[in-house]
Amino acid sequence: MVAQQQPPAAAAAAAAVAAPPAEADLSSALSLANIRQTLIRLEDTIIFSLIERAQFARNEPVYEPDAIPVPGFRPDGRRYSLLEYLLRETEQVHGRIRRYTSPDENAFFPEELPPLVLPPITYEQVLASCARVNINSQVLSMYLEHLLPEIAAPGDDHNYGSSAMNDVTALQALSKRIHYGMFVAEAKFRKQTAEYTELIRRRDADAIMDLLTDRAVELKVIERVRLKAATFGQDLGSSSDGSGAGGSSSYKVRPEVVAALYEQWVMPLTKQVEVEYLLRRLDGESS
Ligand SMILES: C=C(O[C@@H]1C=C(C(=O)O)C=C[C@H]1O)C(=O)O
Repeated sequence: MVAQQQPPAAAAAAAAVAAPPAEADLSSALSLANIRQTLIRLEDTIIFSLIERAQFARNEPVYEPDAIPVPGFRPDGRRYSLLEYLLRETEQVHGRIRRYTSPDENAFFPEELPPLVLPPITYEQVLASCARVNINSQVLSMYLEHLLPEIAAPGDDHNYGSSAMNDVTALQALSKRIHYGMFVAEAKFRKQTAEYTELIRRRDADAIMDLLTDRAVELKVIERVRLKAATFGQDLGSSSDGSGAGGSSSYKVRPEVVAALYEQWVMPLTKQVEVEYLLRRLDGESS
């Protein structure tokens, strides 16, 4: 990530590093309102990536080990699937240009990241390093088992490369959104430190989940992504004269599918990241 292109939270943190020696001011980086604005922006990226993937059929061979002769083998001796191969190779290239040194980026294969070719950027420690969470294995499983079947029609149109490229874009956007839960959790911890500290000491994950849940915000998210999917994904060529006027609307991705995906998967995984981050938040601190 280049300094001037950093996301708000990371940008504010980097700016804090460049700030004069006074106590780094992270207030904007950890403002819940600023973080929520980033989540809203990520909705656009996610929805457009799903619309792009929906152009192509399910293309099952993309996801089957050994189906396509890519270089690289799993521990069981089978070749990677095309998707796994492309995801790994993408992370190698992006890793070299320090993508995963940014606190808001989390690799699917962090143990495989290569040496940098660019000098690392020093970020102010916005998040507690002892509490970092990576649930990308769950993000990948959710995508393949629940999300992809809802947005890609059954069949094989042989657009394997395009399908895999769009899968990688969607997976990276979903991962970023879900792991932003760490910034949300840190902001909530700093806002209600005593309440969260007591629940963390009690290891009460359910009570932590209750305290961090804001159902009113969730309902706004669900309605907003439904509207965005209906707006971004409406097939204006669906009417007889191609004007999009009148006629029944058709969508590249059904809005209710996107709304359901957020409610059933994206937001629960985000909250799982929040809870797991908070449960580790006090690790290493004297009780
Ligand atoms: C992200 C937040 O935490 C929770 C998760 C939400 C989500 O995934 O969209 C929304 C509200 C909260 O239940 C938040 O409070 O904004």
